[in-house]
Formats: sequence, C-alpha cells, structure tokens
Amino acid sequence: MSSTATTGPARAEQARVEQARATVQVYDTTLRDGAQQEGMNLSVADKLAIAPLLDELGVGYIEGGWPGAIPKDTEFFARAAKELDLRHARLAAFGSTCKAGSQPHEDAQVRALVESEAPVITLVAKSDLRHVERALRTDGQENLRMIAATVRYLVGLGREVILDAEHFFDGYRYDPVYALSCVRTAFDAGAATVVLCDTNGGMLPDWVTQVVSEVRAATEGRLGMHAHNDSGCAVANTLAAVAAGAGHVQGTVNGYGERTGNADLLTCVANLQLKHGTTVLAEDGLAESSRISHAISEITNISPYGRQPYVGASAFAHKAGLHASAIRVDPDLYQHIDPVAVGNDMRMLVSEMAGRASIELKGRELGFDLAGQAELLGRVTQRVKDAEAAGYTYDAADASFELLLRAELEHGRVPHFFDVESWRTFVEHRPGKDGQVDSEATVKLRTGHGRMISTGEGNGPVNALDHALRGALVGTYPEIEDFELIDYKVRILDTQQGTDATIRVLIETSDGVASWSTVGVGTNIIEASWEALTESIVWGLLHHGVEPR
Ligand SMILES: CC(=O)SCCNC(=O)CCNC(=O)[C@H](O)C(C)(C)COP(=O)(O)OP(=O)(O)OC[C@H]1O[C@@H](n2cnc3c(N)ncnc32)[C@H](O)[C@@H]1OP(=O)(O)O
Ligand SMILES: CC(=O)C(=O)O
Repeated sequence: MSSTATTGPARAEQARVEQARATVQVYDTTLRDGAQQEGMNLSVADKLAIAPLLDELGVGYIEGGWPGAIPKDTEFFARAAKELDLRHARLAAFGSTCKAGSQPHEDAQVRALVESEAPVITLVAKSDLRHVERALRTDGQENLRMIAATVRYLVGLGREVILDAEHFFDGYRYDPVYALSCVRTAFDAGAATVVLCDTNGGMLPDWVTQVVSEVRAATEGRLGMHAHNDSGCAVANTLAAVAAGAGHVQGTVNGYGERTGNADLLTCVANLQLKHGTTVLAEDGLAESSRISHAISEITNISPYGRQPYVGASAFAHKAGLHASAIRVDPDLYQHIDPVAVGNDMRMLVSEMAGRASIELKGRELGFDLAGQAELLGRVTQRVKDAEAAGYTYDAADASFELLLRAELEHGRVPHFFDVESWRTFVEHRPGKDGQVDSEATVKLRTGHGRMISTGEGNGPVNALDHALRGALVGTYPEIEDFELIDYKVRILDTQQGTDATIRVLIETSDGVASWSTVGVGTNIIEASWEALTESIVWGLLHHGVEPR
C-alpha cells in the first residue's frame, strides 16, 4: 500500500464530507441578523416584502426574526402564516434556550417561539464557557441542561430545531472539550443542524478549516457555519467550513448585519454554485440574484454597494484600455464568470484610461458598430482624454459620452432640438424678508415653433435655471414633462484655486423608467450646471424618439 492511500475510517469520513458538500443547505438571516445592522429598521411590511424575494432566490430557510422579544417580529410570524405562500423556503423563528434554572415549557420566550407556528426554530445557545460563566452567570452543566431541555421540548412538538452555537470558534479555541459537548448535547437532544458561529467575526479561513474538520471528525450530524465579517473573511470562512464538511451555510443578502456585517449570502451561493459546482439554490435563483439584491436594497433603503462581488453595478465594469482590448477578443480573458449567470451585465467605462478598444466596445454597447474605423476611434479616444484632462468624467456620465461620440459620427448625429440665444440667473437677498434669498433665471432660445423666452424661480440659481429651460422648451417638446432631475453632484476639482477653481457637475435625470447621467465643467458652477442640464434634455429627447420640431 502506498503511503498516500486512505484507510477505511478516513475514506468513510471523506465520504461524509463529500455528502455534506453535495447537499449544502442555504439559510438566510437577513430579516433577523441582517436587521441588526446599524441604521436598518425593517417594518413588518418590509419583512413581508423581502421574504418572497428570498424565496424566489431559492434559499432553503428564511429566518424571520425573534418572536416574543421584538413585537414587530411576533406580528411578522402571525401575518406570514396567513399572507406568505413560500414555494421553496421554510420559515424559521429565532430565540434563545430557556433561562438558567428554568424549564422550557415555563419560559415565556420559548413559548413565543412555539406560538409563532414557524416550522423551524433556531435556538441560540452559548458554547464558550467564558460566556456561560460571565454572561449567563451559571455553570457549564446548567448550560448543557438548558440546551438539551429546550431542543428536546421543541423537537417533541414536531419542530425542526437548529442550534446556533454562539461564539463557537472562540469557545473551541479556549476550551474545545466544553464547546464540543454543547454540539453533542444538541445532536443527542434531536437538533437537525448545529451551526458553528463566528459571532465576533475574527476568524481566518485556516482556523475555520481546522476547527470544522476536528468537530466534523468528533460528531455525527449536520454542521452549519454562521460567519461575521470583522476580519474581512466571512465569505472565505463560510467556504472553508463547507470544504471542511459543513452542510449548511447562513448569511444575509448584501452582507447586511451587525458591525461589519454577516457573510454575504449572494457571494457565498455564487461561489458554491459557480466555482464548486454545488447546486444550493432552488431552480435558477442565482440568475436572478442581481435583481433580487437591488430589489432588497430598495426595501431596506440602503444604497446598493457598487463593488459588491457578482451583483454590484461595477462587478463587471471595465475601465482600463488594455482590459478592453483583450475583452474585445474574448470577454472571458478579463472576467472570472459570465455575468449572465448572476443576472448582471458587462459594462465598458470610458475615461482617460480608455484606448480605441474601449471606445469600440462602448460604441457597441450603445448600438454603434465602430469596428474597423481606426481613424474615428483614435479621434474619439483623444477627445475623451483631452476632456477628462480638463475635468470631465465620462465613466459616471454615459449620456454625455454618447453625445460626444455621436458628434463624431457621420450617421447617428444628434438632432438639433433648439438653439440657445442666452441665459442668465440672479440671486437676490432682500433684507426684511426674513433673510430670504430669491433665485430667478431667464432663458431665451429658438425651436422650430419660434423664439421662446421663459423665466423660472427656484430655491437656488440652478433650480431656477432648470425651471426656465423647461419652461422655454415644454411648449415644443411636452415629453420633457416626464423628465425629473433626481441627483445633482458638484465637485471642486482644483481645490488650491479657491473660488477660481474648476467645477464639475454631474446630473442624473429620470423619466420614471430609466435614468441617465450627464456632466458639465466650468469655472462657474452655473455654467457647468447649464451644460449638464442641456445635455440631459437633449439625450432624453433623443432616446424618446423625438424629432426636432
Ligand atoms: C449573537 C446574536 O446576535 S444573538 C441575537 C441577538 N439579538 C437580540 O438581542 C435582539 C433581541 N433582543 C431583545 O429584544 C432583548 O435583548 C431580549 C428580549 C432578548 C432580552 O431582554 P431582557 O430580558 O431585557 O434582557 P437583556 O437584553 O438585558 O439581557 C439578556 C438576558 O438573556 C440571557 N441570555 C443571553 N443569551 C442567552 C442564551 N443563549 N440562553 C439563555 N439566556 C440567555 C442573559 O443572561 C440575560 O439574562 P438576565 O436578564 O438574567 O441578565
Ligand atoms: C447567532 C448569531 O447571530 C451569532 O452568533 O452571530
């Protein structure tokens, strides 16, 4: 026999690890641990709106909250039982074991878990002896009794019980014998899964591999992983646990959670499915994960994180010219997966770092075939580089780039919607009017319908100018009534110049369906804003199929 051959017991253990890996359960705790994030406050309606999205993603479990502790969570479970029709996921109610010195059936918290009618109950229990003695102020034996009694009681009522072993990794490193006895006690009492929690989030993948492997070898039953991200390793720690034999992963959508958050479940499942080849979501939920991530961001009212792996807006956005030149040959050369697998898109960013290939690919994205037009590509590349040197930024202003590109094209030029004769603004402070400052603007322009003069008022000169411009155009182009300025950003570029500095203005406009961004630059904030405002109207009219009138 060679020295690398595996023994019978080792083969059996390897088979168990393989089995666990092949059937990894996905447990979402966005509505409970995710909601512990600073600044997040989910209403019952929010939770009822998020749960179906998680079900659509295809997770196996949705932890809805802690009934009995948080009144909104009690209400969530009452309404979920009547209002939710989950196709894939089982609802889990979270709570702690009975208190020291008490029995589960007389513990109000445990009763609330039962009354939630959730088919799955997840119990948090201490597994670090220091926590047992100092936080619970009891002894190790009593904590084991609390675990055994509560698990047995709930299993006896027909519930699937999952035990979250809080501070397991820290506890195991401090006293492995005691931490293991918590796991064994839970399994012996009938727990379906024992989840090893890195509650303080400080573990590293190699530590997780070692601990999970040892626990795996010393116990029977399904182990899970619950990782926080304090060391920046929550996803890596979750994957390490699965590789070591954990068959259940917990996490939150978008990595929401207390302090630095939980393992981002979307990254975990994408890695498991696309890299390890383990199907963990029902149906093709992964291909919906970008949409679901953003839909949940809307409900939590937390802006999506652009650089989020897989589902972020920048996850497949390419800026460097050299990258673009290779991507033009084959996108796989600069992408780790096909973005379609997670419902995301590849995007080309045009900036001072662009080369001709970047412009060609961006043109393709915008519907222009620029292949083989070397002279045109060189000219547009140079214009972009010159403009960016002067302060413009096109990677945040696709609409302005399109107008620049079209200006260089023979076919596809921008129609001439209006000619500006003049514009002006003034700001007036009149003492005696409660310190009120009035802003007014006048715009004179010409359309096919004749000369238009419009005056606008606003809470500032740019707002007044926006009103005056719209007033001058709306008679000829009523379509602009749907256009709304939704974001306005100002940046001072050369801060050393004081009030003489160059100013960059970025504007985002929406028609209620799509949004587009334009940029303006000048030494005067109004002048820069005017450029961005007029470009936003021109791009909007163009993309609504309006002909010059
Ligand atoms: C690691 C995690 O994230 S676990 C989830 C944590 N989530 C939350 O805490 C959110 C919901 N929490 C709450 O609403 C409240 O803290 C409640 C209702 C649970 C408890 O509130 P209170 O009764 O006022 O107690 P308080 O919060 O001050 O202290 C917690 C109590 O639970 C006990 N406790 C803590 N963990 C456990 C456990 N695993 N098993 C049993 N008892 C526990 C503590 O010893 C303490 O008991 P004491 O009041 O006798 O000192
Ligand atoms: C249970 C849990 O949320 C934790 O240990 O972090």
